[in-house]
Amino acid sequence: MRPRVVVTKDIGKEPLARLAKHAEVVLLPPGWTAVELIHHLQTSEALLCNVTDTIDKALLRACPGLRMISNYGVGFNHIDIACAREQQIIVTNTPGVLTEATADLTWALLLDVSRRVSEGDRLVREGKWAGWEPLFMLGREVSGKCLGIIGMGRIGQAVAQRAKGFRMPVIYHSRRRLPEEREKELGAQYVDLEQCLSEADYVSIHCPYTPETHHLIGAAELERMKPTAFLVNTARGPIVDETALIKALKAGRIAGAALDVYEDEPYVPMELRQLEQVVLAPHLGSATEETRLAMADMAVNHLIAYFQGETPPNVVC
Ligand SMILES: O=CC(=O)O
Repeated sequence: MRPRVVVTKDIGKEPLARLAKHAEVVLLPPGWTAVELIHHLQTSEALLCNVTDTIDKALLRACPGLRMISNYGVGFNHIDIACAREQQIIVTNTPGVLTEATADLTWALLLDVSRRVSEGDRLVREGKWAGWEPLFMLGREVSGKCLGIIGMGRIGQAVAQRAKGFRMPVIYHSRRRLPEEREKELGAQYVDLEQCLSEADYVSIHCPYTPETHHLIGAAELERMKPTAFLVNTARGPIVDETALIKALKAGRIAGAALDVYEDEPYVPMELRQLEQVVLAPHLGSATEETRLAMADMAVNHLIAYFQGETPPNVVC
């Protein structure tokens, strides 16, 4: 009998056609419910899921035949890894292929919020632009300012690399310090979290979301930032305490924020949406044609390797 694989969202014709050569592909229709997912998984060996799917203990316990989860994406905080390990389910992710796209988007957001691009765009579209003025819509300089990076993995490093073009000194805080040589290459200086927050003009978050990083940036951390500084988050929403962020922005404790991720996606609090000094992107970090195709190919390749009896690469548990 051919193995079955449940795919929670369409990831493109070609990758799915390739997968279909190795297994029966059950592509769920948009709007499926958890009950439907469990129903299909109970007769399937494998799952191809993404950041929007909650693969928790209750689901895994209900699907004892599930052997492999291929995650389309690098972050896997939406999967109960401890439970998957217990049930000896192989879980893979797609690191590397989305590094550059996510670093690019980080810079797009950083530049947007500092130079008020989206805010200006809104103004022009609304017909409110009355012409060039010496003191009109002044933003903040980016070149030469200090960039603080929290989480210096692949994406953090790719963001740091781009800072060279802007002649920005880079400070960073991370679970693991980089080798000295790599620090030199990137021109990045390791500091503690407090220093990173208090010295940076732009604080950009690139750590994974774990129980340890839940609300890593809360009221006290925002208080440490300069009132002229900006917060950029392209990692995971719950790393930042959204309520504390809204308060800090309203009180002018920081200059602005550029966000690609939110605590309870796709919900974005109205209070945040009403603030002009905030740029809001709809989780676009890896959203380029090239990167999404590479992610799909990688996620499919992991499943094919598994179906062929090999150990797939990029196993997270
Ligand atoms: O957010 C997307 C990912 O983790 O790949």
